[in-house]
Amino acid sequence: MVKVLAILYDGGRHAQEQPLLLGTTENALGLRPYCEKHGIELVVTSDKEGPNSEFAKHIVDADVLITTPFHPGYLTREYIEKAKNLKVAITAGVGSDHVDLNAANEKKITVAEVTGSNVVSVAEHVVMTILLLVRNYGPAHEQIVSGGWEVAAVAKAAWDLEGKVVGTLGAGRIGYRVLQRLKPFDCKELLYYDYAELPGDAAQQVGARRVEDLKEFLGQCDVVTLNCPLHEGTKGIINKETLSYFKKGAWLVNTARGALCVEQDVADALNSGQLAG
Ligand SMILES: NC(=O)c1ccc[n+]([C@@H]2O[C@H](COP(=O)([O-])OP(=O)(O)OC[C@H]3O[C@@H](n4cnc5c(N)ncnc54)[C@H](O)[C@@H]3O)[C@@H](O)[C@H]2O)c1
Repeated sequence: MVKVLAILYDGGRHAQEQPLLLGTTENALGLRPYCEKHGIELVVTSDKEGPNSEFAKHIVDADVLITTPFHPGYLTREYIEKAKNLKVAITAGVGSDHVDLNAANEKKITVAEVTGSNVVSVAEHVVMTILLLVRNYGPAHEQIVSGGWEVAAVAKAAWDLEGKVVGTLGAGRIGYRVLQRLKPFDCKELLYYDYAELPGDAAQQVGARRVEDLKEFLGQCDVVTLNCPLHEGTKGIINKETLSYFKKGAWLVNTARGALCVEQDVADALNSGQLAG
């Protein structure tokens, strides 16, 4: 019997209230009826940390692992060595940095993800976050909630996105959708840095210009949004050195993966004013 192990997050009452929360242990990606019908053993758990976890217990004889980037079961080399039957590791989402890809490759384990599955959500979230930062929304909201009305304190750091240069590091499915959504804001320029050129007239359609050198790219942007995968070549790509290439007072939006940034270096840049937000 084929065994599928799904590491998902607990949704509690929210999963009942919203059956579309498919990534929860309760709703199990809608797989239960399918597995029952086809005689597939399905183990669903959120317990994923440590040697006594359900993940550690079941990975040893699972044929398929499914997990999400929101609550990832880290498929380390050690686990891959133990997972004698594992053939496929599926990411129920986009971004498989929770898998040791080199180890999976050596063992001929297929790593697959649901390409394009939540790209609109992320692109909208990126645009929302850019606006929150550039317009200084957070401090303004906090002031109002706490009963304040000191307009100047907020207005001194609130700007228009119009006339700003916005660049995406990574112009794939998400990065391109961000550019599409930013087009009507009349930014001064939309830039992208990606080792692949956008196909056909895609760049022209959104009015974006490619910058091939990272230093030059970062130095031209008022806002940098990170939309590339986390891998050996991008881990810590935003660090003390690359932050020094940014325009002083630029904004950085990272909805892709935390480890693209060296956390302390970003904190230092925020404290020094090199980054405005
Ligand atoms: N926060 C979330 O909920 C969420 C959801 C989906 C995806 N993501 C993250 O966003 C990433 C991008 O998703 P996508 O669907 O746009 O993927 P995609 O594969 O369509 O696009 C990624 C782009 O990044 C480029 N790229 C890769 N390495 C690069 C490098 N070193 N320098 C410059 N460009 C590089 C690729 O050429 C590609 O164009 C995912 O890998 C994932 O980590 C986050």
